Amino acid sequence: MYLVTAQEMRDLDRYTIEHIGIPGVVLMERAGLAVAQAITEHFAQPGQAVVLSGHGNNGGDGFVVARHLSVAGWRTTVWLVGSAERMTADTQTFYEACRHLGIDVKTFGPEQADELRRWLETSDVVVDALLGTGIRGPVRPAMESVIRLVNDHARGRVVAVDVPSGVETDTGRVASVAIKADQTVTFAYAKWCHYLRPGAEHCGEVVVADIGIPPSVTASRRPAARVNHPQWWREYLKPRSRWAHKGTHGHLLVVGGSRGMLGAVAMAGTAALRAGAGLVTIAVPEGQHDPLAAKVTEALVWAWPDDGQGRFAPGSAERIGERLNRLTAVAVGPGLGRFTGEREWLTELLQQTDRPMVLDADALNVLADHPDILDHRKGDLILTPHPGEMARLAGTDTVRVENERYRVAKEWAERHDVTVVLKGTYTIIAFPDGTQMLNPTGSPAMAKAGSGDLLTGIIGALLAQKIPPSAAVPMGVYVHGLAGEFAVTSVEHSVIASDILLQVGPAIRRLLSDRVRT
Ligand SMILES: NC(=O)C1=CN([C@@H]2O[C@H](COP(=O)(O)OP(=O)(O)OC[C@H]3O[C@@H](n4cnc5c(N)ncnc54)[C@H](O)[C@@H]3O)[C@@H](O)[C@H]2O)[C@@H](O)CC1
Ligand SMILES: [K+]
Repeated sequence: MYLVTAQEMRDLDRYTIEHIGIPGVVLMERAGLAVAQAITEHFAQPGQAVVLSGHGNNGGDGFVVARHLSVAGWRTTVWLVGSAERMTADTQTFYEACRHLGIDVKTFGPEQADELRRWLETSDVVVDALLGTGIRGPVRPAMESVIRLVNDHARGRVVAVDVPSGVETDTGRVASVAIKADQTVTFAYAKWCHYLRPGAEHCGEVVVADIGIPPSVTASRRPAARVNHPQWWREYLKPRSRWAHKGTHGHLLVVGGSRGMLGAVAMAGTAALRAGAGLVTIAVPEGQHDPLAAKVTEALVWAWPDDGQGRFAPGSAERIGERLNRLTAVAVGPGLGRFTGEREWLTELLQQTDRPMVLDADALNVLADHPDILDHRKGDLILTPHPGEMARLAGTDTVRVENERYRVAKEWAERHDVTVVLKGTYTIIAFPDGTQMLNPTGSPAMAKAGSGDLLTGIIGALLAQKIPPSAAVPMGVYVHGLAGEFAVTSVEHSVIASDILLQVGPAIRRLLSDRVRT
């Protein structure tokens, strides 16, 4: 599924109307019908509904909802919050249809606040069709007072048409007030605000309804963002061949694990094996060799020169090239720590191989201090920052990263020609070509130490199996999130990273069985 901006949606609508020849009223009819159906499916029998319509096309959808609810036996009242003279032509059409059917259409003015409040208090459903993707700036006073009345007084189910009114479509920003919905029914494609805070918190359950925009429309006018889904990388998801041997499933090198942080490389390495890597080698400072070997049974352990304090020695990544090139992918950073000579160390590592490389944790912090290191890479780079690491990379603060998730990772990925995985609820994957994917899988249980190390290992394993980054990264993020969901067997609070690790297999199995079915 695509994830669109307001402008992209307008363009796709316009193309459908002007070039395919499907009239705007047909799309509006389908949109309003989808909302009405979502409502009638939720209730066992008709009740009382209040529909709040603006004079734009979002309001037009509202008039369609009112007509269908009324025909289905709902006692329906529409409040026009705006002016009949400023209605768009399509909205006017459905406004007239409501009037011809004798549906009660009132025009809201401040003096009707008490009356509207009573309707809100006694209705089973409130339909918010005030503002959609056409919102500009803070909500103006009349609508603002209506939105406040809804949020304070609606007793029934609040269903938002397309987006909760007051939420900015592309950013999820709420400039003044916004409807708090129980359900949002949107059309054709998800919008960014359905996933970005604070707007996403206003949406309730989001339903994406088909309104008849033909799929070929996106083939010629492809939106820049997608919701991560197996449809985008299914071709790389294969059952293991009967003739497989460990050499046919890649060899990942995981580098990190300074003293006190061995758990991170152990988790990353084991996750890589669980995600299907044939072989995993973990490189640690020499003094950590024995403790790691005792901890991880299935991975090879490679000791690199130690600085005597449990960290890599300056120059320890020199002259490893020959063995490095027998590996098929590299993951650097879990439990790495900071150390003297780290800049040259990471540069040497990048210079010595053209294998795809995942950089995480302190490898990202080294990069943030010395972005010129990137000039030395030879192969594809994937960065997996959490918001704090992303802020250091982008030279900003965590608040801006959180507020501008839709932009920060994308800018960095494009500027530096890397893939950036900005972790968090709805992880964002930004590709070097400027496109993005937003990941829907995951659980609050994953907000815990160690889960990022698993992601590094899983993505590393898929890259090691020669899956191109454009597929390996979203597949890894999706699998990781699904494993996190499966790990919640009691409560989210108590899940630890090893529980998620155990669910990597079941997550892959689920995807493989879905693949057979679809
Ligand atoms: N043909 C199409 O383009 C389709 C559009 N659809 C609906 O149309 C919506 C978009 O319609 P529009 O582009 O007409 O825009 P909207 O209906 O979202 O809003 C535009 C109207 O709101 C007013 N407005 C803008 N900012 C405001 C603010 N801050 N405070 C108060 N009033 C404000 C403007 O004066 C304008 O009249 C979508 O969200 C969707 O619900 C659907 O019917 C499907 C087809
Ligand atoms: K709305």
